[in-house]
Amino acid sequence: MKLIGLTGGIGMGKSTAAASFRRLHVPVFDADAAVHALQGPGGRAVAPIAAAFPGTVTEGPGGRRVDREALRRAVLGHPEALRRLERIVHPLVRDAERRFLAAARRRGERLVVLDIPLLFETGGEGRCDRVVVVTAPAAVQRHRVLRRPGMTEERLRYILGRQVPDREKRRRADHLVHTGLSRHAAQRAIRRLVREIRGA
Ligand SMILES: CC(C)(COP(=O)(O)OP(=O)(O)OC[C@H]1O[C@@H](n2cnc3c(N)ncnc32)[C@H](O)[C@@H]1O)[C@@H](O)C(=O)NCCC(=O)NCCS
Ligand SMILES: Nc1ncnc2c1ncn2[C@@H]1O[C@H](COP(=O)(O)OP(=O)(O)OP(=O)(O)O)[C@@H](O)[C@H]1O
Repeated sequence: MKLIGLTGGIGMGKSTAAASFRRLHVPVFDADAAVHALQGPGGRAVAPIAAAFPGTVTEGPGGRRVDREALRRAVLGHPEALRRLERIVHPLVRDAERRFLAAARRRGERLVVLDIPLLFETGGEGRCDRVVVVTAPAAVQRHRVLRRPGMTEERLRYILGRQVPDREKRRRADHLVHTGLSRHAAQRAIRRLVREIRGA
């Protein structure tokens, strides 16, 4: 089974690219969704986060869950706190990924995608056969991200400062998908890539 790592900086178009792979019937492991599930009601990260960051867990309909806004406030601008959060969350995400891969192998899949925003930051590229980086001009990225509710210049600067820079991601990529042009061009590039890998 071949593994494609899909990554890119904030707002570069990862989720949109992941949707294109799914349309081509390639199963996608979504690391962000795994984090949400782990922090949601009944999630395995809830108890350790409650212990490490008091006041960031609330009682909800389905049980105790992480209040992500409170957690963001607790870690934003505090690198040591963010590292502590990552030490809790990342191993659990790896676990979820292993289960996804095992299930895909059992089904006899030939190709899967790992959609991981922090693929390079966590050394994940080593377990991928190919790495796809989604990219767009910095001005397009800024424009996309700043129109999201609750996003500020300061938050964006901070997040970008914690991510491997786009130009380095591009340098380390096996394939680039440009998302600053049109949706169609990006979708076509992904279709070509899947055909090539399936044929190989
Ligand atoms: C800090 C948290 C609670 C903030 O949640 P919130 O819903 O406000 O933001 P969201 O998760 O959508 O992140 C916004 C952007 O920040 C970036 N980002 C998130 N965590 C990190 C990180 N540890 N390092 C660098 N960038 C990050 C993401 O690329 C994303 O584009 C949340 O991001 C979190 O739990 N992060 C720790 C887990 C992690 O490392 N996730 C990254 C994806 S695996
Ligand atoms: N190929 C494309 N052409 C035009 N617009 C695009 C393209 N891909 C993505 N976009 C737009 O860019 C924005 C960000 O896309 P998306 O949510 O896929 O990014 P992301 O990398 O998953 O973001 P994050 O890192 O914050 O999770 C969205 O508004 C989306 O509609």
